Amino acid sequence: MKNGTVKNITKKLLSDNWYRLDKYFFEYHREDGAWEKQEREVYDCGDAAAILLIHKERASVILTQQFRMPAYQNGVAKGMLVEVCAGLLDGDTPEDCIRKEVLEETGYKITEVKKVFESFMVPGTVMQKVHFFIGFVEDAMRVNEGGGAADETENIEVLEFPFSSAYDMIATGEIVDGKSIMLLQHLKIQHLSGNL
Ligand SMILES: Nc1nc2c(ncn2[C@@H]2O[C@H](COP(=O)(O)OP(=O)(O)O[C@H]3O[C@H](CO)[C@@H](O)[C@H](O)[C@@H]3O)[C@@H](O)[C@H]2O)c(=O)[nH]1
Ligand SMILES: [Mg+2]
Repeated sequence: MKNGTVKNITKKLLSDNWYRLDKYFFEYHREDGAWEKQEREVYDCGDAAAILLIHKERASVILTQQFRMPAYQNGVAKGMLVEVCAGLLDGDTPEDCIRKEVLEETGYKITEVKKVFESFMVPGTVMQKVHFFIGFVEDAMRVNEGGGAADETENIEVLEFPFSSAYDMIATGEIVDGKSIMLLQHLKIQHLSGNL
């Protein structure tokens, strides 16, 4: 294992508009003992939570679809991404955040959520750590249409797919969002090993 020690860290603000972008300057302790000057741009958009909503009775998953400008700029037709429900913590605990996001985006009122793992999705550039959950829903828990917070112009569509269709959509490229692929593969492993 390499050492990884750094010293003399300073930063310069590059952008502080919606999120925050800083350029960090530091010295990295190399294996040969020398201190190497390095610079890295780091995007701080806050930590987040994501959840795979599972309708056990119907063997289906509840997903969302919304326009994502970064994906549109990188070749996704119409920029519409199919994703698990997710949102930024905005000062809440990951558990409280994800319950709120589920209600806001999908219209399900959920209380029990199970943390399954945490992940840095873009560790070379983006500070964000994502807390991953699964949760079970039933029809009676649907209290409104969802769609996202009106003041956030989210325009979220709520979708439901059988497990097998959702897995196929990873192979066909219809699901290309990393957090969604991770959670669906988690479900597949749990399902195949009889742990659902
Ligand atoms: N006005 C404005 N709105 C923005 C901007 N950037 C993002 N937003 C909006 O801010 C809202 C944030 O919604 P959340 O539900 O809280 O977050 P999210 O975008 O679904 O998820 C975040 O975390 C996920 C998990 O890692 C990420 O996958 C996702 O990219 C994002 O960072 C969204 O409506 C989004 O469109 C911006 O520059 N300007
Ligand atoms: Mg969201």
